[in-house]
Amino acid sequence: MKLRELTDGALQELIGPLDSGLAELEISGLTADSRKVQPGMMFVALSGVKADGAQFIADAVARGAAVVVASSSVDANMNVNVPVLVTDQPRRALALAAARFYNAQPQTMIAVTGTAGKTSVASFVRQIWAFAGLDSAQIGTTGVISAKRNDYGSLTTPDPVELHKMLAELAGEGVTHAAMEASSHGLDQSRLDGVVLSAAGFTNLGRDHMDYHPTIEHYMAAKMRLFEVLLPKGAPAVIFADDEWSAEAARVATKAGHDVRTVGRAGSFLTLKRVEHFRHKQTAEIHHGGAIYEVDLPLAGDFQIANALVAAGLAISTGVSVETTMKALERLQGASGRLELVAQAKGGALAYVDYAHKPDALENVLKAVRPFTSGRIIAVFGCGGDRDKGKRPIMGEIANRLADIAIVTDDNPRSEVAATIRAEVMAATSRGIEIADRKQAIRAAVAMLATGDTLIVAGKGHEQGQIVGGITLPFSDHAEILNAMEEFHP
Ligand SMILES: CC(=O)N[C@H]1[C@@H](OP(=O)(O)OP(=O)(O)OC[C@H]2O[C@@H](n3ccc(=O)[nH]c3=O)[C@H](O)[C@@H]2O)O[C@H](CO)[C@@H](O)[C@@H]1O[C@H](C)C(=O)N[C@@H](C)C(=O)N[C@H](CCC(=O)O)C(=O)O
Ligand SMILES: Nc1ncnc2c1ncn2[C@@H]1O[C@H](COP(=O)(O)OP(=O)(O)OP(=O)(O)O)[C@@H](O)[C@H]1O
Ligand SMILES: N[C@H](CCC[C@H](N)C(=O)O)C(=O)O
Ligand SMILES: [Mg+2]
Repeated sequence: MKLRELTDGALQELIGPLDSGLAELEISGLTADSRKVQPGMMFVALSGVKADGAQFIADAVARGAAVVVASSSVDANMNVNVPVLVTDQPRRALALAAARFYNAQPQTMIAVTGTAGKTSVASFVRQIWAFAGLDSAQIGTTGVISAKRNDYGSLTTPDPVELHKMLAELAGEGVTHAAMEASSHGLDQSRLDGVVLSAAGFTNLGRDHMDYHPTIEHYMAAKMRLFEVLLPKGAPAVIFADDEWSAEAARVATKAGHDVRTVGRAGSFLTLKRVEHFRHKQTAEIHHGGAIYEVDLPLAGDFQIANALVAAGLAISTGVSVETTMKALERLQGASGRLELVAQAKGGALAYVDYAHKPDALENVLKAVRPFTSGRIIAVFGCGGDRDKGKRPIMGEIANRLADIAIVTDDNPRSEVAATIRAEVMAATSRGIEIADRKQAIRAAVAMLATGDTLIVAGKGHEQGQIVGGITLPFSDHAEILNAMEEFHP
């Protein structure tokens, strides 16, 4: 592709006009990682958390980069023999260039942000579209899922080059509808600035990633880029109405000129009137446009109603009829590892795997199972290493308060000393039980299960490994629960 075509449109505004010689330059690809540069590529130098891409410009040029895009703080006259294009927003430039280069995406795309519920909402939207007969995909923490794919991914919001390459592939495979998760890192780093969205959603805001965002306001502001910058003016913004931060999200979306559609008890687009909880399902009465729908949602947990409402709002906002959407809700499957019922002991005790690895999520999941737990709630959980340390005592306190038995164990200690992480969690519990080895922690919990009890193994969800040091050891909460069930409740 010629540089002229690559930089046409929004990107032009970021880098300014090209001189005529440059415009005809042939570009073979693009990357922000000098180690991936191939001859003829555009190299975009990004200043990151660990390194400054500007330091690798010479390396990129030595590997054959044809043009460099760098921030205005980089000296444009630096001593390299290829053109250097300067912009204040190199990350956005990378995203816009990647969108141009790969040049295709599913026609209808939505993005959802919020501290909890993104993976669930993206999964539900995909399922509703599929139920309506549309070829759909979801992109996020659990990877890329479509009728033809189930590819494990590493980031919730992939980096722009990977993202647009994949979107073009999906479009080529016939996918017309795709739902993606917009993480705060992804939004802050402009990873999805090149995606054209038809609608966007917000679930809630709670404590998370306080190692990355200096304050909760900074965290919220990163999330609000979805409405302020990415969603085209006038498009539907579906906002969960019953969160502490709902009003702020609605204010930002209204100010940005969107068609704000609130869902929840306080919602006006989809209004939740009544919920009855059963063991494996819940019945919700939902009002829309004067009509009343009685929906049997085949999932446990109050929070899944919130996620289902946001997903329904997004599906309706992208053209699925209300009737079809309500029918689809009755067929929803939970996203892998999100309050997923893994086993039931002979005596009736239930064992769930859940992805709660942050305070609000842990609080929600423990509260969600209380209504159908006649016995004890047993929680097995830990906190990840190299992540926000502040959440450790908070999660300890929550488990201490809401579980009858709290077992504190390891969850991806990464480069940290695992015993120190556990000690920081344990310090906030008066009756926590510390069992370092996650397999033994799960065995101990399953061995305790009696009639009426509910076990929640939280933190890993769909994950297939335990990261210790730089090594990922194979580990599955599912498999360990099933093994222990066989051993103690055959
Ligand atoms: C903190 C963070 O978000 N980092 C992400 C960020 O890296 P960075 O720009 O800070 O990279 P850096 O290492 O400082 O390097 C700066 C630049 O120099 C370049 N470089 C570096 C070395 C070299 O030899 N040559 C070279 O060109 C790098 O490619 C980079 O462009 O941009 C990279 C490309 O998009 C991401 O892969 C990387 O994710 C790291 C691996 C990560 O762990 N991210 C997590 C925290 C994350 O993003 N999580 C969110 C939220 C999860 C949730 O939902 O809870 C997610 O969306 O997954
Ligand atoms: N709407 C919600 N409100 C509160 N807690 C929720 C909600 N939805 C999910 N949770 C909790 O958060 C966990 C993660 O859910 P999910 O994967 O859908 O969210 P996410 O936003 O994608 O999270 P992550 O950022 O970690 O990928 C669930 O296992 C559950 O414990
Ligand atoms: N996307 C999140 C997932 C955390 C999952 C939990 N198991 C942990 O390792 O803390 C992160 O990387 O911070
Ligand atoms: Mg997710």
